[in-house]
Amino acid sequence: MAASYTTRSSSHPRSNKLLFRQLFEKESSTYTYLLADLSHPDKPALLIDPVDKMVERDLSLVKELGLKLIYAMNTHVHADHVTGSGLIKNKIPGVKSIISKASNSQADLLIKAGDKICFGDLFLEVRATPGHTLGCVTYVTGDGPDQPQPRMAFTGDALLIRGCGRTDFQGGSSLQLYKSVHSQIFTLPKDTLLFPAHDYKGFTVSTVEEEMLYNPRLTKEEEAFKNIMENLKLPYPKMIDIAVPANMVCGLQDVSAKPVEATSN
Ligand SMILES: N[C@@H](CCC(=O)N[C@@H](CSS)C(=O)NCC(=O)O)C(=O)O
Ligand SMILES: [Fe+2]
Repeated sequence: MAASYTTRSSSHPRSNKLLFRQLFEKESSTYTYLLADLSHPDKPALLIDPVDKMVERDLSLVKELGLKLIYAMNTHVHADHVTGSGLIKNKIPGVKSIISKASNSQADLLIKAGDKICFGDLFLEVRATPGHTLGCVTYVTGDGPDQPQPRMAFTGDALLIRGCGRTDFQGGSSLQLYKSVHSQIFTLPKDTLLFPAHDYKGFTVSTVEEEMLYNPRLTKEEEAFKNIMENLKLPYPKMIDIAVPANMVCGLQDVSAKPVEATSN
């Protein structure tokens, strides 16, 4: 387990309390995030980017903490591991899987920019951050007096700490990624906490301010960034041929179930 703490909104008399856990899967260096609203009687919870082989761990934690898991969501179609969202749905009936409509994959809820994913009195706002893949999104905690401060952004592979997702497959585009990060992430308040889907260097969290100052790729001009991304020369992820097709159906899912589009509010 990488980090664990709770945040409490300070500027409002009603104390909405966010439970937050950062969980790690070491083979793919993937972070899974558990969030819940502890101030709500049901303690509704969601998991962002669960990994199939860690589902038992994640669901035990959910049970131990007395949470009611309602969503298993992905930031994008992962290429390096199989998502746990299908397994979770099989184990906990009623849990809904979530992915972006732009990812062209299957899930119970297909979300788009501007949608709000509510859990209790808290919510995540969806920001479209394509470039690593066509359907990448960043989930950002809500803005408002009832919502946790500082804000938290779950960037998937769009922004990694002192790095970013590669752009050489799955509809990737370095120019699109550059625009996504600069317009959708770097415009958030400077103290916004950034939580990526992976880390290969031992980092757990960063901030908008830190990445705007020190990210060795994204602080460059657009053309220099493109040049860096074209010369990464990374080997393809070992699991890509298994992971991508599996993740197109959220890992394991009844594909006959009709997906619905989330509503913006
Ligand atoms: N070696 C790993 C895959 C490593 C990798 O390609 N990571 C991706 C994110 S997972 S799609 C990436 O974008 N990396 C960017 C970077 O700069 O490292 C494996 O074989 O699974
Ligand atoms: Fe990825």
